[in-house]
Amino acid sequence: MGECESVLQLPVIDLSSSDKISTANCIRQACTDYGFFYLINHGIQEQLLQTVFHESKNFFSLPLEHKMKLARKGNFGFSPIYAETLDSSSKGDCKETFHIGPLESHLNQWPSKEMLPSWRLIMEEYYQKVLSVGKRLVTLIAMALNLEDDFFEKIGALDNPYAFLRLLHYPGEMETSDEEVVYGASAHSDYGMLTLLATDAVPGLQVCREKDKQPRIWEDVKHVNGALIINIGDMLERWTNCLFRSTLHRVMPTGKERYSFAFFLDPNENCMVECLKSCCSDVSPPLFPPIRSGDYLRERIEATYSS
Ligand SMILES: O=C(O)CCC(=O)C(=O)O
Ligand SMILES: [Fe+2]
Repeated sequence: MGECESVLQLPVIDLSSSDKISTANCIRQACTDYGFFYLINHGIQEQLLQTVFHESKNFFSLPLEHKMKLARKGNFGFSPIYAETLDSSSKGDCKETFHIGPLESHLNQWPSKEMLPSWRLIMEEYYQKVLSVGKRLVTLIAMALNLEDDFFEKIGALDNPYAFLRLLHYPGEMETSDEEVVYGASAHSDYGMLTLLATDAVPGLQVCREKDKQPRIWEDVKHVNGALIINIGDMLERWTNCLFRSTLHRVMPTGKERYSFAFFLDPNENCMVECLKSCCSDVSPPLFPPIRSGDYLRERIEATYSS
């Protein structure tokens, strides 16, 4: 892999702790230092996580022509290998994905019941559970930013949030080229507010804590049984005037097949994202102009599929 690597010990946040203030403080520290942390005791049963992995494998094992019947429209549905490029300087990522959006949206595409009978029900159950975990985390994040705990609800960020469940499959074997590394997922930061990621035990995920420093130093993020990996997205970085970091990450190929699923909790499309009062002052004025969440996300999503 060429670059210097080590394993990163990320902070662990316990969602079941009754001491909300101390949890919020730990989240603040984690988001300031790393933009990444493990979440334990989140209340999603291990059995449900395993069932989602199982159903995800069932889907990606279908013949390509079946999967292509659900090919991506907008941000919904299936994208084959190399269709997405998270880092525009790379050739395309060696992964296939399936996106499920807000459950009430008629734009969602579902595999047929004949092929995968309980697929939709399982995905809907997971979507609802992970959304409610995400909302609890957002409450703690508001506290971590010295805001009222319902701040993000009050500004409408969490009414019909633009939230997507993304199933990912990295095939074990892939083309290799002497000229260029083919990434599972090339270097990127997530676009939205928060990402809640479930991984299998196959390694590959890495983070780069200093995106502007060259050469980039990549550190491995280990899978922890039962824990979700949480990371901050670019919109929360803007909201917090870069107090919270949206950390660069990627997935390296290891020669082993890998599955994961990410839940992107992004604000309602009409929500205005502008520097929080608790994150700016005369000496640190806002670094970004206000933007409408939907406009920002649309631009970022389009760029992912354009090359
Ligand atoms: O598969 C993973 O572990 C990470 C996926 C990811 O970073 C993404 O989909 O944004
Ligand atoms: Fe990501």
